[in-house]
This record gives sequence, structure tokens and C-alpha cells, in this order.
Amino acid sequence: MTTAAKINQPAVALAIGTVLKYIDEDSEREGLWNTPDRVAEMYGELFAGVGRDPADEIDAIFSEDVTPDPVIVRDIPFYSMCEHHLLPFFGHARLVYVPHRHIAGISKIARALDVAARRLQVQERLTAQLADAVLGRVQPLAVACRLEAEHLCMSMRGVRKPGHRVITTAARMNTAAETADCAAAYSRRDLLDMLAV
Ligand SMILES: Nc1nc2c(ncn2[C@@H]2O[C@H](COP(=O)(O)OP(=O)(O)OP(=O)(O)O)[C@@H](O)[C@H]2O)c(=O)[nH]1
Ligand SMILES: [Zn+2]
Repeated sequence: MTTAAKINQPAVALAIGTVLKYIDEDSEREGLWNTPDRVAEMYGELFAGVGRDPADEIDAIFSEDVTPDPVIVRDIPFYSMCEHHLLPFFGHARLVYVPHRHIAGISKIARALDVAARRLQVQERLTAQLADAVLGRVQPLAVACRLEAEHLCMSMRGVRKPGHRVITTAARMNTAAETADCAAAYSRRDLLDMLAV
């Protein structure tokens, strides 16, 4: 189990205070008095996944009722932070996995997504980290994820395209010797097709 890296809130608050001094014409005004501390506390929440392994969240694994029939979880909301602009990107995730010897507690998949999302991210890496967490911990025959999101750095600034959607996918086959043949029954395309509807 990895230990979460707690952000240094006093140091972050100090830095935010400096930023405020340079971006506001009157950074001493009442409305901003507590802003550095508030933002530091908020960053503690938004970046609570730093130093944690998303796979550790998948700690309810069951060995009964396992059949190799695909399990699909869809429309799990997530919020993450773009590492280029420190602005949110947010949307919904879908995941399909084909059980082998285990099924996962479904809420644990959403927890793994949250841990991976609560750090500075790009959407592609977030998608891959979720697929890898399920592959590593549940050891299914195959798993695929699809994330659909809007990036505020593309909506409220820069190219200014509000309402756009970015779709990223990650598919993983279990290549362990005992599962390779069964996993081969599913192609990446099969899995991604299941997530497209
Ligand atoms: N692939 C990928 N790109 C991202 C993600 N989030 C933001 N970006 C992009 O990262 C790029 C950074 O480009 P730069 O040219 O360095 O930054 P910029 O001048 O602010 O770019 P613009 O956003 O085009 O104004 C932009 O094209 C963003 O759209 C992400 O999750 N995945
Ligand atoms: Zn960005």
C-alpha cells in the first residue's frame, strides 16, 4: 500500500498569496483574506490521489459467481486537473472487463478512477491508469476503458471551444499463459465497441 503524499498546505497558501498579489489590483481586500488558505485546502482535496496507487482501491474481490461474461460499468463521473494549465477536465468514464477467476466490487472501480483523477493529469494517462489498475488487481481476461471529457483549457481560454468532447480509450488483454487463449476471444475492437453504446 502506497502512502498518500500530503501537499504542504502552508507553503501552497504562501505561493497562492504571491500569485494574488500579482494578478489583482487590490490583493489586500477583504474578499481575498482567506483565499490562499482556501485554495491550499482545496488543492489538498483535488490532489488527494498524489502518491497513491489506484489499484489499492480495488480491495473487494470476489471469487464466487464468476463467469466470463463482460461486465460493463458506465457513466461514472470524474473530475481531474489538466497538468498543462491547472484547469479542470471532467466527464464520464465507462469500463468493461471480462472476468477470469474474480469479479471486482463495482464501487472500487469508481474509487480507483477517483484516485487516478485527483492529481495533475492528461486524459490519456488517466484512462491507461484505470485500465492498468483493473488488469493488475482483478486479473480479468481483458479490460477496456473509455473516458469522455471536456477540458476547460480548451473551453474558457485558448482555442475556446466550449462543449467539445475528448474521448480516450485504453484496452488491455491478459497475456498470462493460462488466460491468453480465452482473452484472444475478445479483440480490442470488441471491447471498445461494447463501450461505444
Ligand atoms: N493529449 C492531451 N493534450 C492535452 C490534455 N490537456 C490539455 N492538453 C493540450 O496540451 C497542449 C499544450 O499546448 P501548448 O502549446 O504548450 O500550450 P498553449 O499555448 O496553452 O496551447 P493552447 O491550449 O492551444 O492555447 C494543448 O494543445 C492542450 O489542448 C490532455 O489531457 N491530453
Ligand atoms: Zn490544459
